[in-house]
Amino acid sequence: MSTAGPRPGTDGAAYADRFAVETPALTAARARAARLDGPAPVEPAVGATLAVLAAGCGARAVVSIGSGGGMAGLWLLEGMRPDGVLTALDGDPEQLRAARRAFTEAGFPPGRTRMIFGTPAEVLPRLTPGAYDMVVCAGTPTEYAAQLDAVLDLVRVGGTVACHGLLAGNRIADRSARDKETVTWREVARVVREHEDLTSAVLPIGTGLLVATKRR
Ligand SMILES: C[S@@+](CC[C@H](N)C(=O)[O-])C[C@H]1O[C@@H](n2cnc3c(N)ncnc32)[C@H](O)[C@@H]1O
Repeated sequence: MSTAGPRPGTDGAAYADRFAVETPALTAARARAARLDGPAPVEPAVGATLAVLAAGCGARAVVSIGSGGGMAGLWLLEGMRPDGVLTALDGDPEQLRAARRAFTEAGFPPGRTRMIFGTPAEVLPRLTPGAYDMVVCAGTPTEYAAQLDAVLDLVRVGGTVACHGLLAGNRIADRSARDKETVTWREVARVVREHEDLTSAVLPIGTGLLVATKRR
């Protein structure tokens, strides 16, 4: 029996990314994100999963923390109800501008998006607890872990929280990895898994998606 790994492009993760066909607006946003040279946007399989989750809970109100150039936001808007509003926040004005452009170019009217400049610590206290169907966190967890309680409070019962990137570099499962980001990911995952009001799972797609639905 061969011990070689799968041929490039033939493994399940690559298929999951290919399965999630990106629209021209998503392709353009991905190219812009690459030019901005910021943290990587959601992979196609992760974006498609966000859209499925948004559609599954009939999302009308969603928060995208760390909007970046709007890739996650575009997928979320595809899954949300046609009257839904996406609140996108980012601490980098250039990223926020790129996200706004992505939403406009994709044809979403201005009323479907609310762009907020700021950090989670600054912005989350201004949002109404329990008013959101979904909250999606992107980027390094050290930027929002301190606000994890506020993140979880934003979601209504039956709503979902999703955190992108916990499997990046495969460090979370490596007990010898003790860098700050990995340790923070472990803590975020532990809090979510042990939360008595949440049902949670880790999806090994893209760089990983931690998902949790609020049961009560
Ligand atoms: C991985 S990128 C987001 C990618 C985006 N979700 C997408 O799929 O296009 C992470 C984003 O978080 C933002 N960010 C990082 N730290 C932040 C902070 N403390 N406050 C606000 N935004 C922050 C960065 O500017 C960056 O745009």
